[in-house]
Amino acid sequence: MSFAITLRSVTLKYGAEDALADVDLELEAGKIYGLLGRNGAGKTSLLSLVAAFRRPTTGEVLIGGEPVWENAPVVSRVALIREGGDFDDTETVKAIIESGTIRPSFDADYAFKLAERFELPLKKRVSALSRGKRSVLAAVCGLAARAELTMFDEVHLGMDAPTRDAFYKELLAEYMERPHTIVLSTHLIDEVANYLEEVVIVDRGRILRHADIEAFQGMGATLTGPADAVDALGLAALAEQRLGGTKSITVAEPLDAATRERAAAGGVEIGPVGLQDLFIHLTDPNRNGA
Ligand SMILES: Nc1ncnc2c1ncn2[C@@H]1O[C@H](COP(=O)(O)OP(=O)(O)OP(=O)(O)O)[C@@H](O)[C@H]1O
Repeated sequence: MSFAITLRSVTLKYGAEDALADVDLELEAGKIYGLLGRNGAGKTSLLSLVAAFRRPTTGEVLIGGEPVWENAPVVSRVALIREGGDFDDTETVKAIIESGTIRPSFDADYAFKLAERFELPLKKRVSALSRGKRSVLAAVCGLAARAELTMFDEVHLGMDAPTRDAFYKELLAEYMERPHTIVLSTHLIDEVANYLEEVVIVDRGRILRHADIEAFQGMGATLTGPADAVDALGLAALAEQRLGGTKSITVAEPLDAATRERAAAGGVEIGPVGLQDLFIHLTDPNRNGA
């Protein structure tokens, strides 16, 4: 079966509050998705519904066209890895990895190989792990789950930059070998942008944007060159940086041909917009029409 994700008119309430309100979303199987949103936007709530950790208040959550709630054959092939990993803290790393085999697709050999690569101390109890190593253990269990749909919810929090880099590369290698559906919920946007095919932005319980990464990058640009020439273009900058006589600005609008020509004539180079700058702009609560 396909592990496409469908949400139809989904609302999730916690008491009187809507964590998600009337959400419609279609994610095709076999792609790598980035799920972005500000704190409290509803990312964890959305992933919890897809993994059937929670039931929607109203609406439907489907995987491969089948309702996911109380659907063990589907849920057994879905992995949601949350920050901290939801482990029993009294267990050792080795015991946690071995307990992964409850899941039929879990590859313990691969998990132990990853544990060695990421220098996880097998004999230590989870309670004695540093925050970063605990995140690594969660990531290792997520990779080795060999699920058809794998969702990482801020799992990289606590990992240092080289470890995050190694994790992303391992995730990509695993995806290339065994294409499946991957959702990465993250605040480290620019860091993962190169790995994503599509991006979903959740904002205040709604889907604000869903598009492929090129479409996002085409929504703006970065212009770098002599400060006078950049200023002369008269563009509204979301962000700017200055180093000596050189200025770099980020804009959240596609550039027309005339602007591109003027930029080139003034020695201004045009590059893709940073996803993080665009995200900050799109989710700015003061922005009209956001
Ligand atoms: N168990 C809960 N009980 C009550 N309200 C909750 C619960 N879990 C989440 N919420 C509320 O639902 C909304 C969405 O929260 P959610 O955790 O899904 O956001 P998030 O995008 O994952 O945030 P973050 O980036 O801060 O982790 C927030 O307003 C949050 O306070």
